[in-house]
Amino acid sequence: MEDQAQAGKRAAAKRAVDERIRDNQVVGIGSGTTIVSAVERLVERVRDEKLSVVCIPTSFQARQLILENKLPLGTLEQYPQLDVAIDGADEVDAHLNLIKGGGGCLTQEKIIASCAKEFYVIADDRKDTAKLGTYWKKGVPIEVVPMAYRPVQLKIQQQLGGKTELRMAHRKAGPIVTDNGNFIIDWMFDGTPDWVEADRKLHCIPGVLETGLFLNMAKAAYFGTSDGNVSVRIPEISPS
Ligand SMILES: O=C[C@H](O)[C@H](O)[C@H](O)COP(=O)(O)O
Repeated sequence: MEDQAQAGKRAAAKRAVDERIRDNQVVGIGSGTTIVSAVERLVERVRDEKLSVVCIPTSFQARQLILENKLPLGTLEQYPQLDVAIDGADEVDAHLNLIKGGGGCLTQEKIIASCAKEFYVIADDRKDTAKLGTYWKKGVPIEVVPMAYRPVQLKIQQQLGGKTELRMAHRKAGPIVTDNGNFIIDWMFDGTPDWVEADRKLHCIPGVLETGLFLNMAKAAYFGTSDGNVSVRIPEISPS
């Protein structure tokens, strides 16, 4: 029997691909497990509707997925402006702020999302929370230049509080290494930070390449439930 979360991911992915991808578009393909279902659906539409698309990957995994499924592959050099990007997330709050990077991919994902006219998130409904950190307990992933990881950890703790951990690899000695040759620090924040301010402070620390906070980027989020229903949310207006 299909895992419940998997059924939710699949339903969200199908609806987003059906509603948001159109003929002759340049499409950003995210990373992780949920995007696999989106690519499967895109393959069906390309086959059945003769849809013509070019896919721009956000990671090594996404590139492999595009190639294995024989979808047209492009680069940002060829297509610096994308029509649409679709990606998963580790958690989504009421304003559609996201934590991403649980699978070690975040910098290329953020670049691709920032180059797309429309960015959509797909997730199973467990990830739909009022406040970041409710469901996702592994902190905010931050990609850092390897030689700076220790001072960056100290500065995050001094300036933003909480705890940090250098993410270690499984089946490889030492830390994980990203697609860009960097390390990942996971920041276990205290309470509910002002995310815009926290992200600004993190970016000001030399050695920080990018954060897994995707703020004010998503145009809508698709949440799938285990019984195949999908709810679509647009961002709530933040209180001023
Ligand atoms: O690093 C990984 C990416 O940011 C993923 O999009 C995110 O972790 C969600 O992954 P999944 O779809 O596997 O839950």
